[in-house]
Amino acid sequence: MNTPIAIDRNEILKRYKPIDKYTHKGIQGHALLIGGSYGKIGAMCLSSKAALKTGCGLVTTFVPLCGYEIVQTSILEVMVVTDEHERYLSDISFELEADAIGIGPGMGQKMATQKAFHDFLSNTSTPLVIDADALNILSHNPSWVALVPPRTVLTPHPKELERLIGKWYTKEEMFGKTVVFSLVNHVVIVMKGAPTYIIDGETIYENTTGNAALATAGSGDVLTGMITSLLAQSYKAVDSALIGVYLHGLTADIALPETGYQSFIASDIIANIGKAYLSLED
Ligand SMILES: NC(=O)C1=CN([C@@H]2O[C@H](COP(=O)(O)OP(=O)(O)OC[C@H]3O[C@@H](n4cnc5c(N)ncnc54)[C@H](OP(=O)(O)O)[C@@H]3O)[C@@H](O)[C@H]2O)[C@@H](O)CC1
Ligand SMILES: Nc1ncnc2c1ncn2[C@@H]1O[C@H](COP(=O)(O)OP(=O)(O)O)[C@@H](O)[C@H]1O
Ligand SMILES: [Mg+2]
Repeated sequence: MNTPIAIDRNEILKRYKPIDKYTHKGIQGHALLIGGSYGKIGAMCLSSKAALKTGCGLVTTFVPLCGYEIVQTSILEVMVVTDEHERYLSDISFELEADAIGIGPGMGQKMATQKAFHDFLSNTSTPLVIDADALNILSHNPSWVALVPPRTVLTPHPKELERLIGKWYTKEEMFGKTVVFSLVNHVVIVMKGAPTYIIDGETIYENTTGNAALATAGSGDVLTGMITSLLAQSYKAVDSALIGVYLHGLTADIALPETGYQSFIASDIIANIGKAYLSLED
C-alpha cells in the first residue's frame, strides 16, 4: 500500500482556483442534484444548498413530485424539476444540460428507482458523483458498474463501501480492495470516515480536517453537493473530491468553538463553507 499523501492547506492551494473577477453564473457551472423520496427530501435540500454555497452558478434539483414545494420553499435560489411519480424516482429524464450531476442522497431503492438509475447511467456522460442509495443500487447490481462513466466520484461511508467491494478483515485489505476497484473501474473513491481517504488508482490521500461533530444526519449529503459543485466548476474529479472533503471538514473545525460537538448539524456545515473558503485567501 502506498503511503497516503496528507491533504492540508498547502495541498489544497496547489489545486484551488480563485474566482475570476469577470465570471458570471453561466460560466460558474450548473450542478444537477438527483435524489430524494417521501420523507427524505431533506437530503436533497442539504445537497442542493451545499452545491450553491460551494460556488457553482446554477443548481437544479430533480426530485419526486412530493419534493417540489419542499425544495422550492426551502431554497429560493434552486430550480426544481420533478419526476412524474409522487413518492420516489421512476424516470430520470430532463431537458437541461448540467456541467456535473450528483445522484443518490435520500433516493431509496424501489425497483422503479433502480431501473430509472440504470437508464440514467446508460445515457449519461456528464461528470458524476454517486452517493448513498445510488451506491447501494450499484452494489445490488454489480454489472451496472460498467456503465459508470470514467472519472466518476463515489462517496461511500464504511457500510456502503463494504456493500460495494465486500467484507475486509484488515485495514490493509480494505485499502487493497478499494484501490483495485478504483483502478478497474477508473473511478475516484472517497472513503468517508475519521479520517476520510480519497483513492485515485494507486494514489491514496488522507484528509487532515474535520472532527466528530460531523457524525450527524445529512453531513454526507452536504459533501455530495459540495463535490458536485466543484466538478461543475470544472475542477478535475480527484481535485473536486480533495477540495470538497477538505472544506467540508474545515467547516466543522471552524464551527466547533461555537457549537460544540453535540449541537453541530449538517446545516452548520453549509453555514460555514464561506469561512472555510476565506481561510484559503489569507
Ligand atoms: N434528512 C434526510 O433526508 C436524510 C437522508 N439520509 C439518507 O438516508 C439514506 C440512508 O442512509 P444511511 O447512511 O443512514 O443508511 P445506511 O446506508 O444503511 O448506513 C447506515 C449504517 O452504516 C454504518 N455506518 C455509517 N457511517 C459509518 C461510519 N462512519 N463508520 C462505521 N459505520 C458506519 C452503520 O452501520 P452499523 O455500524 O450500525 O452496522 C449505520 O447503521 C440515504 O439515502 C441517505 O442519503 C441520511 O443522509 C440522513 C438524513
Ligand atoms: N467521527 C467523525 N470524524 C470526522 N468525520 C466524520 C465523523 N463521523 C462522520 N464523519 C463524516 O461525516 C460524513 C458522514 O457521511 P454519511 O454517513 O454519508 O452521512 P449522511 O448519509 O447522514 O449524510 C462523512 O463525510 C464522514 O467522513
Ligand atoms: Mg450518506
